Amino acid sequence: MILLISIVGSGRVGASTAFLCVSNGLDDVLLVNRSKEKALGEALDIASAIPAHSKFSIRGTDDYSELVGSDIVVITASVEVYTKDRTENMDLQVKMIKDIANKIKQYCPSAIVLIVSNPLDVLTYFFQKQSGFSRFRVIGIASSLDTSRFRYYISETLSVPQSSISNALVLGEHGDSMVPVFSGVSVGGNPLFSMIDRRDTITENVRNYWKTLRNFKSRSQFGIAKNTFDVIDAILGKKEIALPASVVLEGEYGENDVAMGVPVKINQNGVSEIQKVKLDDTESSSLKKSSEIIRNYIKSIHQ
Ligand SMILES: NC(=O)c1ccc[n+]([C@@H]2O[C@H](COP(=O)([O-])OP(=O)(O)OC[C@H]3O[C@@H](n4cnc5c(N)ncnc54)[C@H](O)[C@@H]3O)[C@@H](O)[C@H]2O)c1
Repeated sequence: MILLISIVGSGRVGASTAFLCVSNGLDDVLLVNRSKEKALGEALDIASAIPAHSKFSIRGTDDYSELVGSDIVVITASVEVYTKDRTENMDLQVKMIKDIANKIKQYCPSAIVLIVSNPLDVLTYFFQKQSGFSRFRVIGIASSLDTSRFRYYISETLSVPQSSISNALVLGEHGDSMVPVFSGVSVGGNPLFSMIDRRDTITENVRNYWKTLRNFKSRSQFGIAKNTFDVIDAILGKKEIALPASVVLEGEYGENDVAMGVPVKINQNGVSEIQKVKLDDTESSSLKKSSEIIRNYIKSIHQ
């Protein structure tokens, strides 16, 4: 059976995600973009990465009705590039996500939806509310990227390979209040806390990773594309994957009416479990602050 992965927004992140899907021989890919030429161009470029053994194809369009039959929809659309903060174009992005939610509800109401666009948690929340989809089928992908960055900085700080690091996790907002969870991390079997004095520098580095990157290139694309691809691959391949992702919460971690990064398991049906991890007092109070920040953004939107 041929499945359909649709990617709404074929800019840097959308095209990079499509490239990974196609070059790894996953199912059919549809790129939907505001400007048709961009979708057609990226699809044509990526088409030459289809492996000879693959039976799948890629195409581009600006017509949302082609979403019909999508099994997964990934949203990487963005009205404008932010420069100072991920919430910069929040009103416009919320308007955009509501519009996209209406179209996905109309054309592929059974799809699992992966939200990648920023501000990530706010858009995950509004997509779920607007579509009325089960909260377990609307998944914001970002905390796993932040976790990759956390692992990177631990590895750089201690000059150890990433393979020696276990249980690194970043929770909360995909933004300035994100919470790297140090208390559970071990390196080579030893607690991270026995190897570092302070968490501040690593925390700041993880939070500011995107700003550091922008000193050298316009914005990130490959890390998020790989993290998104891994989730698509797990869903379509009926494999379970455990990672932190943004989900609308109904009591988990003591939170309601907010979406934020929490540890989840994902399978072919979407989120199968929201996992409870142990946090120390500092981490718990930082996570509470982070959820409050996201909730205030949500409340600030003129609906
Ligand atoms: N979740 C994460 O960790 C993470 C990481 C990197 C980037 N991002 C976010 O991903 C989004 C995409 O980033 P990018 O660098 O690829 O941006 P980009 O500007 O390169 O691409 C965005 C594309 O969306 C298209 N678009 C705009 N409105 C649309 C609509 N209504 N329907 C269809 N297409 C539409 C634009 O034409 C453009 O081609 C941004 O919101 C960015 O902040 C998230």
